Amino acid sequence: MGKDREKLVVIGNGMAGISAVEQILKLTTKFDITVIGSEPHPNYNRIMLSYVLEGSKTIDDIVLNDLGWYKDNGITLHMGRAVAKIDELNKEVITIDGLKVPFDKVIIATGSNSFILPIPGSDKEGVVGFRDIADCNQMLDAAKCYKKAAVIGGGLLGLEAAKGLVQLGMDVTVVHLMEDLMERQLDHQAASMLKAELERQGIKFKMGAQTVELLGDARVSGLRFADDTVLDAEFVVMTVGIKPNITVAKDSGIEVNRGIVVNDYLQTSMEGVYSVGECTEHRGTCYGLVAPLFEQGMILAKHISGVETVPYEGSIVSTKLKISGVDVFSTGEFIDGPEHTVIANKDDWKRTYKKIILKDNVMVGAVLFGDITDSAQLQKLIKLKTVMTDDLYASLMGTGCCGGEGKKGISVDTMSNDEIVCGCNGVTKGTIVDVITNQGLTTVDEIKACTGATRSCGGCKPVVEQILQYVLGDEFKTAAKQGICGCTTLSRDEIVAEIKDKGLQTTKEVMNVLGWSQTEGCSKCRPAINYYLGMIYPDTHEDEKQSRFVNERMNANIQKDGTYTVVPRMYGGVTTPEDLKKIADVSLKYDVKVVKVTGGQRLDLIGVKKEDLPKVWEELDMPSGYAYAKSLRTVKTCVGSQFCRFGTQDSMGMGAILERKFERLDFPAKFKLAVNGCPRNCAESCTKDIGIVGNDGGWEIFVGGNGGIKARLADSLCKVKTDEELIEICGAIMQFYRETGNYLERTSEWVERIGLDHIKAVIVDDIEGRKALMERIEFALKQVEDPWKKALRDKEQTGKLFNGLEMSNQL
Ligand SMILES: Cc1cc2nc3c(=O)[nH]c(=O)nc-3n(C[C@H](O)[C@H](O)[C@H](O)COP(=O)(O)OP(=O)(O)OC[C@H]3O[C@@H](n4cnc5c(N)ncnc54)[C@H](O)[C@@H]3O)c2cc1C
Ligand SMILES: NC(=O)c1ccc[n+]([C@@H]2O[C@H](COP(=O)([O-])OP(=O)(O)OC[C@H]3O[C@@H](n4cnc5c(N)ncnc54)[C@H](O)[C@@H]3O)[C@@H](O)[C@H]2O)c1
Ligand code: SF4
Ligand code: FES
Repeated sequence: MGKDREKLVVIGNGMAGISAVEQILKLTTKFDITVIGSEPHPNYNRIMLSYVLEGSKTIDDIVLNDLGWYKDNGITLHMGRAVAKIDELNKEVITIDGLKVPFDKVIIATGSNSFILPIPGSDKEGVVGFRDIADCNQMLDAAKCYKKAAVIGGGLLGLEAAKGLVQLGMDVTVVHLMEDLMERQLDHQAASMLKAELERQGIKFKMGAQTVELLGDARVSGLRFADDTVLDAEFVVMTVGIKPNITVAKDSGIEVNRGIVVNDYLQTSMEGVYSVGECTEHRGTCYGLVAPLFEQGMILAKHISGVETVPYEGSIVSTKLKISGVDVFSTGEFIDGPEHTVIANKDDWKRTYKKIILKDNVMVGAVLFGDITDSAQLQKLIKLKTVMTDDLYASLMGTGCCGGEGKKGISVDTMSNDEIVCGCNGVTKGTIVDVITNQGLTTVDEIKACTGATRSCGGCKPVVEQILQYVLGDEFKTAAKQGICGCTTLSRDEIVAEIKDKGLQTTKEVMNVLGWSQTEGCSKCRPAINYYLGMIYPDTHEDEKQSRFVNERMNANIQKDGTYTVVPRMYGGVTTPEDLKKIADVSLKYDVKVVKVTGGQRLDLIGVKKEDLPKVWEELDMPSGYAYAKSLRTVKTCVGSQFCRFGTQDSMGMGAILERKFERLDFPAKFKLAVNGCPRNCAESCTKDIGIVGNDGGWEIFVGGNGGIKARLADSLCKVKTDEELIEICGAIMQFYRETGNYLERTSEWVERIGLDHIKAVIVDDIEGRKALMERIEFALKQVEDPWKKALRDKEQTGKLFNGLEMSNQL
């Protein structure tokens, strides 16, 4: 030890303590540092324990500072040793086993402990918290011997633990006290979307349940609830929150409340003693996430090193659940009250939700589900207390049809160098700029390997990309590939190419051979792969029902009260008195709640009970209208030349021909047509995937229209003279879209992505190519069958499906 150097003792070898030390080492050499930590490990990234549990990382992968780092920086480390108290008088830190370490300054960074419910049985064997490597190892061991697990507490930690245990093959029920999951971060809407998604991933839930006792002898065997019901469980994980670890401070006479009380420079009530991280209470708040501890650590480091610093004024926290395929984000205020203005956008089809909360027109909070690309931008705007403007609204809500300029990224040039970009790993903008400039790094992956940024939740990736773009300018290429979901880095085109090259036949095979990080995939990739396989092998691919969403499995759309809708085909929007009578009879017999005329010119029988669905289909004896499917939905027609005095073409007749010919095929997304008898366009071709308009000399064909949230007018593709040409071009467009569209991508997005000129070149100019596309769609059409008829024939499977015995592991 250097004689004149001050002695700094850090109590706690966790993320907060060591990140403060890292900052101090950058600022000064004036300290001889000793770290005392009760865990028998060097400093590791606690947040990555979730990944260790689910199997994608090992303990070695998550070590942040190995023993060599302590040695290289002259730090004395006492691992596996707990501190008992700080002796202010003798200026010594004393460990439980009697070691006395002299100090001039102390940093307390003792973190938190899992909160274990004080109920009978909570001390039984098989009951653990989830906080450290020891807990994680217990969970990994339990999964080898036991099957049924209960996780008490549906917060961030509980859900990540539950997903990890499901990945390990356990049957997991999350027992949650409230009616909404993650009620401390999400509003009701996002919480219910989250629950539905996690159920698809195999987690079970018992909501609104208060556990009053853990049952069993020496080992836990179940949970008893306040209503006296019981749940069997051979293993219980308690994730009901955390308790700041204040014992050392309290026993040393330092002021404590819920946490160790500090001022704006992280100083405690004892002179020379600081506190940082989860054990700390600042202005009445104790934090439970890493971003605040990095912010605190930077200010503490400057203050203790004698470098001028701004005071710590608290942190605005944001959270992102680290479960693959579940994109959920929340920052700032998330429940709206009377004083708030709310901007919200929910898309049931894409299963996305975005809510921004304003107070006096200032952004104060946001919740995202399904698509969290805007998370970094929102986080920054909310931190800066940004005022909402028309332009910002258009940028954030993507209102392209109303003159918005599309989305804009966050402005990285205005960020200061010591602003934290990666909250999970405490990496600042300055560090990232430095490694790009001085080490020549050019990709996100290289920055990840070098600095750790993006290594954990991945929420900071868009900002890291923007910093790369900002520093490198034109040299920047997005070298980091965007996978179709969190389970893979492969793009849609790469997956399709690999399926063809390697002859892969099932979703399982695709995931195994192409190295999926999640063995079961997720709700994004499983239906997508099932679609691509069906498109590539129309004759041999065995459709995987469990990889389809509920509506497609049931061949009907589920409603919010749990009943279903039945929509039979009415080709070209034309029906007959006989069909109408059948619909009326069936509706009366099965107590249909409402018969609705749809926007697609057909009838929707709303409110059919699940168990009645097969009987309703049988008695209607009409083809399925595919109202639930990513398939050809409707062909809307106007009256046309059969009756209309302006009509130059038989739109009703052509609509019915097209609908009969191309029904039943799977598409990347739903697909709608319209046929008009003249340019007056009464059937609104401009908002359909294919819009057809009759004229004196034949037909004009439009593509890529959409009347939904992101409205888009269709583009004119070409004019044709004959009905045969029209049918061939329609078939070729559909097959080209089937073969090149990303799963869930509507034609409005597809046309913009691949370009109208390219579509013209393939469909209009290349006549041979068009014929080949038509042959392929004809072949695929030969393989399809009406799903209602098929379900009625397959009585055993249908019986199981409609009497509640559904397949497991479904979406
Ligand atoms: C599984 C899991 C996943 C998480 N995921 C995220 C996430 O995605 N994002 C996020 O922001 N946060 C996440 N967190 C929370 C995050 O890990 C914590 O906020 C962070 O680790 C707190 O750091 P800390 O240094 O204050 O406490 P800790 O990391 O707990 O470190 C405190 C250390 O002090 C030691 N100690 C305690 N008492 C003594 C004593 N008397 N003597 C010596 N040593 C002592 C402890 O053993 C411990 O090693 C997660 C937490 C867990 C458990
Ligand atoms: N991705 C992330 O950011 C992440 C991941 C894991 C952990 N963490 C952090 O780790 C800490 C611990 O996480 P946590 O989820 O335990 O804490 P939490 O406080 O966020 O959630 C605990 C949940 O348990 C529920 N609960 C409380 N008592 C209950 C009872 N008797 N029965 C059933 N449910 C009950 C609460 O309603 C709450 O939703 C938090 O600070 C969290 O932010 C963060
Ligand atoms: S689009 Fe033309 S043909 Fe069709 S109903 Fe309207 S006016 Fe008549
Ligand atoms: S913010 Fe989570 S990895 Fe960067």
